[in-house]
Amino acid sequence: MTLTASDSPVAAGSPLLSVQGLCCERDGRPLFDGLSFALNAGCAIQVMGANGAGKSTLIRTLIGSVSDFRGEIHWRGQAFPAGLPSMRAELLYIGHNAGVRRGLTPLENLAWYGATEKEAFEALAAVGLFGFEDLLCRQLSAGQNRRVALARLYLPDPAPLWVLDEPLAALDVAGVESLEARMRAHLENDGSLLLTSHQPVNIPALSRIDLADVQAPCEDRFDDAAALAGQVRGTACEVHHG
Ligand SMILES: Nc1ncnc2c1ncn2[C@@H]1O[C@H](COP(=O)(O)OP(=O)(O)OP(=O)(O)O)[C@@H](O)[C@H]1O
Repeated sequence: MTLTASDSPVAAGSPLLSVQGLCCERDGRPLFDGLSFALNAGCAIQVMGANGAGKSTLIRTLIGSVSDFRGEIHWRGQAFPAGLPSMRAELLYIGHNAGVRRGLTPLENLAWYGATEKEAFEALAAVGLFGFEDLLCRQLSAGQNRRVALARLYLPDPAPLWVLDEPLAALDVAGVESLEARMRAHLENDGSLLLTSHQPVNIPALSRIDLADVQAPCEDRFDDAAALAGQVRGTACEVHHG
């Protein structure tokens, strides 16, 4: 489904993040091309695709960690790279490798992100790690380390934009449900969410981008407006630029 500005409840304002005609290559191999979408406050997009399709590359491009791309990325209407610092000031990013320092404890990891001890204890309790606060992370399981990373979502004053690369990976059923509830609450508070996941995510009005829809070579499709149609599926409030 292609959305227009008039479909969007927040169409009057400019989107937080907008992407137009984005193309990324790795080692000369195009991953995706002509990708366009916009993410508004209170909205969520799931990026889908097979292993190696380029989901993490897209995420890392959008947060400014990959700079060799073609196309345009805007944060609050300001084009990259000028818009990057203000975007990062409003960003909470948890990458594929989760950013957990295995030689530190969960408490120390959260302190590194600026949490007070009280805040860290509460966030760790919220992700089911009560009693594990002082163990080294290298002594924790994969799922527990994922929970340490996700505890950042429970610290006070969360950033407006959450970018989460495979946040459900390694979580058990209860952990997935708890995280989904946290993400829904974030959206209800007008936060925004961009995530990758190989599994379904229980978020109402979640829009989806499938990188399988945008895999042609950059040279052939970069300026082809027709290639921009039909990339974003769902009913959330992002605006499609076609
Ligand atoms: N730093 C890099 N240098 C060269 N090639 C890279 C680099 N990072 C990723 N790639 C390649 O880009 C392609 C896309 O990788 P990416 O990690 O974005 O895929 P993905 O869709 O996130 O995959 P997965 O579902 O397996 O996590 C892969 O073929 C990978 O080998």
